[in-house]
Amino acid sequence: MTPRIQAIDALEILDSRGNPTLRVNVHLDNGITGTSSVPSGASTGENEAVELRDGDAARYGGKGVLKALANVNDTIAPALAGCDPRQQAQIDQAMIDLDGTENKARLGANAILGVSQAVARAAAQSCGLPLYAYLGGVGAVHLPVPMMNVLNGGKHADSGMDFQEFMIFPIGAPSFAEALRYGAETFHALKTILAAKGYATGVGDEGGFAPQVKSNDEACELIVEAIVAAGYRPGEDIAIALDPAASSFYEEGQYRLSRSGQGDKNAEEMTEIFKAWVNKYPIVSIEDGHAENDWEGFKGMTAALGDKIQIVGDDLLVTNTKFIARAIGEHACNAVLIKLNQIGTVTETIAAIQLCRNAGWGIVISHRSGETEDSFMADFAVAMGGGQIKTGSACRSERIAKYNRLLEIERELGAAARFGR
Ligand SMILES: O=C(O)[C@@H](CO)OP(=O)(O)O
Ligand SMILES: [Mg+2]
Repeated sequence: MTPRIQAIDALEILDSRGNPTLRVNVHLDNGITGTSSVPSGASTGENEAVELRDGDAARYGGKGVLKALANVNDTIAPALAGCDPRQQAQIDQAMIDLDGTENKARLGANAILGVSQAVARAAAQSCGLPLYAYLGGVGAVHLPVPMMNVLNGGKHADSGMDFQEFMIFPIGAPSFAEALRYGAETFHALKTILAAKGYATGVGDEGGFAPQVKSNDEACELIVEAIVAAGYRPGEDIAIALDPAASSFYEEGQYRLSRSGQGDKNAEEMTEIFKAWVNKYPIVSIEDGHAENDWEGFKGMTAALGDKIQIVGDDLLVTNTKFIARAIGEHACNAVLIKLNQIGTVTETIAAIQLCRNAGWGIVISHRSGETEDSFMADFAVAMGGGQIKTGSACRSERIAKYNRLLEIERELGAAARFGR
């Protein structure tokens, strides 16, 4: 029997930063309910799909999502009633048409994505399949390599680092479970090292430490020290990945490295810093080393380092095929950061991934700095063929929910599971 959407409702919940976000339930006529929640970023790209907030200062300082909630309940729900939830592409297209704007500003990308993900969940359950198998088919057996953000700076923590994310990347691990263990052990080793040096060991938005280090260089040195202390070989067992999130410190045409006191840099000087770092530290991936509109900076970076390391576009590409196609044509990067809520539907996210895969690019599925306990992205990463996943350090439950879900999937796949980039 064909399952049909009977009702859809939304609930205003809190994310990991204590800000409101949406949870959506899609109820089918076969008694199944698919549920999903929407994350929220802090260092958002200016071309991201619009996250609709109420703007009513009396509630959550304007950050409430009751308008988006009403759009789910009053506009999207009646339009999708009676649809077969397995027709994901048609349903996503119907919501895009219903919204009618270029950037989902009318209904809100938060409203649309919540429904899109909950529809996929309901459909998977109707088919009696785990979400990764429903979305990815029989070939969905690759677990992603985790990028674990152990030092938080930039907009994610009041620390001494201009750069937003310093991640450990267990590229030499034989399985996902082992990669997670390598990462967690290094995280604990780093805590011991920080405490011994008199640094604070409280964590930032993504669960990494947020010490008042003196420089961005010191952050890399601390991580190398932690990798060794945990008993691993830097660069072989565990490498380093960075997300400077350079848009967040780009002002008036300059990269302002003010927290670390390194002064202002231009695009070429930033590339020179990264070149020197790649020679000095086991860095294999740099995301948003330049600002979102600095296409020349990205191109220069890719020309200088693209044959050695992964150059990842996040704010530059915003999971949007329009910007990805341009970046492929102009050799502006060689890998993509994928965030479902940057574009707002499951179908458009899959299209973005396919475009990157055809270009031979690396693919990193990413959380947002404001997250929920929903582990949709973990199943999604396996469905999309593994690649890489970044979803925080080895603490904070909203990050661990994703890692723990991947552990479950790896166990479920058993000997059929594959791991590696
Ligand atoms: O820049 C990023 O890659 C993300 C996730 O780590 O941060 P935010 O969600 O704040 O945009
Ligand atoms: Mg980023």
